[in-house]
Amino acid sequence: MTNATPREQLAEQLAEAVAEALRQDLAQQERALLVLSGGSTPVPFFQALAKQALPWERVEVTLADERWVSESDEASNARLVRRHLLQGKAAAASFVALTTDDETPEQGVEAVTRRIEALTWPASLVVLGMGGDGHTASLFPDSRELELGLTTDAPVLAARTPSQPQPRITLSADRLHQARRHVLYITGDDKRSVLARAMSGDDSRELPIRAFLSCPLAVYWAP
Ligand SMILES: O=C1O[C@H](COP(=O)(O)O)[C@@H](O)[C@H](O)[C@H]1O
Repeated sequence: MTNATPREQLAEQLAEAVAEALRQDLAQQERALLVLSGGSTPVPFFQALAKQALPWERVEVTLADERWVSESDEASNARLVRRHLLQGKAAAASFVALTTDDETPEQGVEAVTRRIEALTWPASLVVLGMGGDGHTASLFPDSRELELGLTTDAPVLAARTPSQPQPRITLSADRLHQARRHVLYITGDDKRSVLARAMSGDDSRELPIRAFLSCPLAVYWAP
């Protein structure tokens, strides 16, 4: 890749690694599940992954978490996936969103749980992101459901977080742990410092990313 920025190179490397993991699993099984995070970081990765040669019609894609907003909302992680990943040949993948028409995630969680349970577990790979507060998926340090999210064996839960404008829905730590491979995809010096802090302690209630450090977690970072 000529003249590519470090972030573009990182996105390309991650796309190749994710595609390789899916190919390996698809050589052994009919369908494979990929769990992705949203936010602002993954756009170049989604675009690079969309160009990978894969039997996309055998790939299932879902999200680690979602804001409880409609898919037309700028904040929707599903919107991000549809716009930047499910394009060209990758549009043949089956995408399972984490929202319903219900007013609240508490009302929608049962239906979303059924959809999630119908996917091909264990997932081939989970790509986690991380916020500056150490949250990952929608497991936020200030979430009233953090303890539940870290301990329940239910696959999905609704989460209310004072620091966030919208209610959330998230896969539980237990369900995310069940994937065969785990990646943390982050950029910038601030997030590298948060990760370093997470690695020097063990309280997941302070920095929820800690719950995944021993998955093991392959870290993809660029400045
Ligand atoms: O709220 C969220 O934030 C994290 C990190 O997002 P970023 O914008 O800092 O890249 C993301 O992993 C998560 O899926 C998303 O809902």
